[in-house]
Amino acid sequence: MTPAPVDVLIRRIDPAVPIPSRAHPGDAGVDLVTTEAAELAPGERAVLPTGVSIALPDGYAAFVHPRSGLAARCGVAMVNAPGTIDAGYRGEIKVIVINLDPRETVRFQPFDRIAQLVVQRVETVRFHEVAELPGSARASGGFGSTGGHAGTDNPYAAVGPGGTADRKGQ
Ligand SMILES: O=c1ccn([C@H]2C[C@H](O)[C@@H](COP(=O)(O)OP(=O)(O)OP(=O)(O)O)O2)c(=O)[nH]1
Ligand SMILES: [Mg+2]
Repeated sequence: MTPAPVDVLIRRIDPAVPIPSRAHPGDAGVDLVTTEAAELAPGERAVLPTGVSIALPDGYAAFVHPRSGLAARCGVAMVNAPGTIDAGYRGEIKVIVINLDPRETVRFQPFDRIAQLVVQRVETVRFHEVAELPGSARASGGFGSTGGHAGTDNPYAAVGPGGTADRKGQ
């Protein structure tokens, strides 16, 4: 059964901006547009206005994610991906884009779709300080401790805490 939609209030700062809507049932995000034209040289970034502000219910946040098509076709990324929109934020949603293409300038026209907004429930936490944390299988292993990542000579190499490579599973 499809869960009931969450009601989110939206204010259009620019009345020409479409109300964000899902392209397909089941899509996680709704696209956001830029209301300003922009031209980004390779390596350049810009903070683009989207023409909308929202009021999320308590217990929710919205996350501004990049659009994969823009990334694949033009090398456009978001500097702070995903951008976090707090439930209490009433300002205009902005998107911090960067042109990661090494050669081509990217041009945005007003109302080009530049990012997507995903609304999610978020937990409120209380932190309880302890001297020792409970044990776990992973313990402190991180940053490639399971090995097999790209860019290493040996795909089974794992970098240990001392910076030395050791072999997983041997
Ligand atoms: O991509 C983004 C990220 C954030 N925001 C807005 C909504 C968010 O609620 C607010 C603050 O964002 P964040 O907490 O990430 O930034 P900060 O640098 O920690 O600012 P602050 O000190 O205001 O929390 O800025 C955007 O419009 N776009
Ligand atoms: Mg903050």
